[in-house]
Amino acid sequence: MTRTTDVRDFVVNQRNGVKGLVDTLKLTTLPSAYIQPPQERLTSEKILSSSSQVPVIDVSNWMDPNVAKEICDAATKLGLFQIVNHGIAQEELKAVIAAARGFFELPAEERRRYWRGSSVSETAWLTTSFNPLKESILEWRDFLKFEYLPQQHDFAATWPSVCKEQVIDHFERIKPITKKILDILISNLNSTIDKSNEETLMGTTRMNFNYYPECPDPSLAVGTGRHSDINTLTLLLQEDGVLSSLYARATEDGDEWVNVPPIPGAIVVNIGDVLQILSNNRYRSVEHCVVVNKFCSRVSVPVFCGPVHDAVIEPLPEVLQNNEVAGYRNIVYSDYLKDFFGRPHDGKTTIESIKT
Ligand SMILES: O=C(O)CCC(=O)C(=O)O
Ligand SMILES: [Fe+2]
Repeated sequence: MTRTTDVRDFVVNQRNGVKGLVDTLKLTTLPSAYIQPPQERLTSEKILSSSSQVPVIDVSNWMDPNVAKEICDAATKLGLFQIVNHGIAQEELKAVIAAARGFFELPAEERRRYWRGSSVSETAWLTTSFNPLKESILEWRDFLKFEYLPQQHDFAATWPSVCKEQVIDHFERIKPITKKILDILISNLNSTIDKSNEETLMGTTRMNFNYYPECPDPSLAVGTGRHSDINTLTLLLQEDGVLSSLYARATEDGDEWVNVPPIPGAIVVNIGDVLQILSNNRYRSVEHCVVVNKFCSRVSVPVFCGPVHDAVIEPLPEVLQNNEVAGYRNIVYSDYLKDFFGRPHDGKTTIESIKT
C-alpha cells in the first residue's frame, strides 16, 4: 500500500485514520499523500529561538486589574497566552488527556463506529486530517469532535464510555474560565456580555480530541496546518512532556514562529477570528500550526467557544463609536463556517475574505 490513492482509500474511505495506518504498517518513509509543499513545512530557520514571547498569566485572582491588563495585552499582541492557577487541578487535566488517549487506544473497529457521516452519535464524530475531501495533501492527525448541548436531554448518551465522563466534566470546568476571560476582553472594549451578544460570544461549545501518531518523517509533514481558529476563544490542553509541537505566528506579516511550550497544569488560550472581527482588529486571532514527532504520539484537547450558526458577526457598536470604520463586512456565522470548512487549512484566508 504505497500508492497515494491506496493510502488515502485506507485512511479516509475505509475509515482507519492515520492512527490505523501507523498501527497497520511499519512505515519507514512518509507516504506521498502526506508530503507537504516546502512553504507549508515548519523548518528550523522559521522558528524563533526563545519561547519567552508566549505570556504565562497567573489568574489566581481574577479581580486583580493586572490580570485583566496582562490578558488584554496578550490578546492584542500575540493573540495567545497560557494561564496557570486557574482552579482546575492538574490531576483533572491529566484525566482528560488520559481519556483522549483511551479513546484512540480503542480497537480500530470500535473507533470506526464514530466515523463522521455514520457515527453512532449525533454529537460526537471522528475524522482524519482536517477536511480530507478538500485536501490534496493530508494532515498527520485524527480527531474526535464533541458538541456540548446541555439543554438537550441525553446529549452525551452515545459518547464513548471510555471518555464520556471526563469530557462532560471538562466542558463544565472550562466554561466558567472561558466566561471570565471573555468578560475581561469585552469589558476592555467598553462593552458587556448581555442578551444582545451572548449567543455570538458563547452560544456554542465544542471539544476536540486531537491525536497525532508518531510520524516517519516529521520534516515533510504537518500535524495541523496553519490556521487561525474561527470561533471566539479556544482553551487548549497540551500533554505534559518534552515535545515542542504547537507554534504560533510571531507577527502578523512575518514567517517567524514561536513555540508554545507545554507547562504542567497550564491551559493555552488563543483568540479566534470572531474576537478579531468584534474588536475591529484590537484583538488578534493568531495563526498556529502543529508539528509531529518521529518517536512519540501526542494528544491535545481544545475547547472551542463560539457563536451560534445564525449569529451575525460584525464589529461591536462600542468599538465603532468614534466614527471608526468597520474593517469587516457583516456575515452570518454559518456562511463563515461554510467558507472555512470548504477549503484546506490556509492561514487566515477566511477572515481576509470579509475585510472591507
Ligand atoms: O494540537 C494542538 O496543539 C492545536 C490544535 C489546533 O490548533 C486545533 O485543533 O484547532
Ligand atoms: Fe487551532
